Amino acid sequence: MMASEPQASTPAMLPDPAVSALRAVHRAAAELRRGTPVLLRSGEHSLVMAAAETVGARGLAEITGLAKSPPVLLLAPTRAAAVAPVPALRPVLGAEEAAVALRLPQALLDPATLRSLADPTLDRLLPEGARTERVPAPPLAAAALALAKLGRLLPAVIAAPQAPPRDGLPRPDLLAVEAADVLAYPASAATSLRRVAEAAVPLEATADARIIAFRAADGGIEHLAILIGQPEVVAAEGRAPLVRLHSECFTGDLLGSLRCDCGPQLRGAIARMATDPDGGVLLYLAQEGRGIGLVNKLRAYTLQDAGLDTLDANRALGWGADERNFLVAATMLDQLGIHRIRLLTNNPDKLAGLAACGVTIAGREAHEFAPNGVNDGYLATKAARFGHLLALQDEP
Ligand SMILES: Nc1nc2c(ncn2[C@@H]2O[C@H](COP(=O)(O)OP(=O)(O)OP(=O)(O)O)[C@@H](O)[C@H]2O)c(=O)[nH]1
Ligand SMILES: [Zn+2]
Repeated sequence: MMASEPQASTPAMLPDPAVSALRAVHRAAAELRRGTPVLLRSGEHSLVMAAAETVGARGLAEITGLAKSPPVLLLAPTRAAAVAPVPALRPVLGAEEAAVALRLPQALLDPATLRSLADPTLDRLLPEGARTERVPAPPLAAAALALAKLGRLLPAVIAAPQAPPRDGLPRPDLLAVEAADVLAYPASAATSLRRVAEAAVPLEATADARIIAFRAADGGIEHLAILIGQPEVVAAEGRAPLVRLHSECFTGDLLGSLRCDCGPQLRGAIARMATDPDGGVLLYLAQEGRGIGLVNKLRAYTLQDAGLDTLDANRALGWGADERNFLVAATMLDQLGIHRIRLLTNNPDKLAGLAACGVTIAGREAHEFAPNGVNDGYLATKAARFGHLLALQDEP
């Protein structure tokens, strides 16, 4: 059967300023990945910042040269608690905030030390007797960490308020980005997703399969919908097709890693849809590692090998337990004309997250595979701490 015509990419449907804002944030995140400082702005405030994980000596010198006061290290509170524990009986500065600021002695302001303060898998590199002091976080600290996370970098940033421009000196050649645009980015990028390509891709489990690629206006990585049969027609006829939200897992999907259950879940979902008379849609979402990215997932694995579970490992890195954005999946379903679904999942957050984005959940089908001897603890944590509805798991 001929696939229907792919629709043209239509980011122009967003107003120009919204597209420009998305692209500015995407470029700023790319600068941080390269170790280049950027300027974060909001009204009268501007913060010169770089990611602790990537900044080099030149970037640090650039920040110091533009700073009004000595740069501070901004960390997620969970990571700050490990780096600079708050002594008992002392008021906790910034404990309720999204970012904690640490002042470092000048001798510790070097790229290797910043990396080891940012990354709990490098703790061994901390210099003997290193001392850090908690100080009030500067304005825009939360947006600074959010920008690092958008770059899939550790939420650890070296930053300082920018000094007022001095007469006669050239303005710094730094990319500037609005803090509000950074905070709005996940939702704006998700709602800007548009279909860009479509092809029939016969699969082992069924020849009747198509892939539709969706791209956001920022030019970032694409998300994919794998359609088995004609689920759009099923939806148009008033029935609720099977849908699976599958977050990309390089290790499990491609390599058959035993640490998780992603490989069996991916192939199992396609096999299940192939046997359903109404087919189904598998959304293959570029949200590796529950949204923290492959590099951070590998770090989380290192921490898990040292005794943390999958949830605490994310938090020790400064990330949330699950950083996925359900608006991505909801927008894709909307563009496919599918608004009522039967969801293949054990994860109650996926049901609630999609419902909050306007998708009607007509039913849930369990999607559980037996532990393999390696992922037993991982699955037990999903049941005990994420509330997953797993029948094959004994309560620990
Ligand atoms: N951060 C982190 N991510 C992991 C870990 N193990 C697997 N993942 C990621 O978790 C995601 C898998 O989640 P999903 O298959 O969508 O499933 P789920 O949230 O467990 O819910 P179900 O729908 O019930 O399967 C993939 O992106 C994996 O890369 C881990 O230890 N740490
Ligand atoms: Zn996996």
